[in-house]
Amino acid sequence: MSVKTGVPPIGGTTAPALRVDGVTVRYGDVLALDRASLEVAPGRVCGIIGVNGSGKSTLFKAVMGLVHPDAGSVLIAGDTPAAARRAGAVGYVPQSEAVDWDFPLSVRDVVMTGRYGRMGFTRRPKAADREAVERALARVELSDYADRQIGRLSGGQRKRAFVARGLAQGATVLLLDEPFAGVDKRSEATITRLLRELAAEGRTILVSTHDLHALPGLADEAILLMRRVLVHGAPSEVLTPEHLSLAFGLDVLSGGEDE
Ligand SMILES: Nc1ncnc2c1ncn2[C@@H]1O[C@H](COP(=O)(O)OP(=O)(O)OP(=O)(O)O)[C@@H](O)[C@H]1O
Repeated sequence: MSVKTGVPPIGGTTAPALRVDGVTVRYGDVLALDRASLEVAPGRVCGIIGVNGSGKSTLFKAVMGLVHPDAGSVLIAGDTPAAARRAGAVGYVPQSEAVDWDFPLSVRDVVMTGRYGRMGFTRRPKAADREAVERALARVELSDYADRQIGRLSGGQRKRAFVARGLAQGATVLLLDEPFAGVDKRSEATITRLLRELAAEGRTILVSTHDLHALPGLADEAILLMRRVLVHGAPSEVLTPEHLSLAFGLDVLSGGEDE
């Protein structure tokens, strides 16, 4: 089956946008994911929470096809991660620390990298590539910053630039790793609004976050990960004191602790 590059209809009755079935990933002796299973439907924002080392990044890597599960399977709109990646169906917004912000690329250049998969080895953009990039920049309200070196953006603008890269790529599933870390409240609100709009169009958004307070305003559903999926449900069902003390070992919602 080929990957559809269009955005699936909201509430479609076809395959889930993302299906992770019994995925186990080991790095040598370390068990990073232990039979993790989840499904997320098109048009949903799903928050992934869990302590450091609970397997959030590994889950994203498995969805992107960057790690191969020792057991289990991942399907993106019914396709394997490798096929989905070739079609640009999965967009990734990395943690800030994972990016070299001094690299001499403009915001537009970064968004254009989302089109590389379609360009062939010469990487010479065609009119359709340029149009897709300008549309994506406008969508995240960064058109006025397109010529700026990527490191000269604020934390929130940098995140939006990478969301634009995913949009230029035609991604129907977007994975965001800690998008609110180092981002001020106003930018957080802008990103939240943008993600809600993209979900309303039928995209599927997975957000790993330590920001439990922001979760109910952002996500339709939440997953508590501890190598396996401990709970998956509405944020109010997941963010209970019992679940949080099980996962984090302390009362993270009431005391303003550092999680
Ligand atoms: N390349 C690797 N080699 C060996 N162990 C790894 C590797 N990557 C991750 N791990 C280990 O696998 C486990 C899960 O790591 P992972 O990065 O998926 O967790 P995480 O929930 O994303 O953590 P954080 O919130 O700190 O980003 C951890 O114990 C980690 O030390």
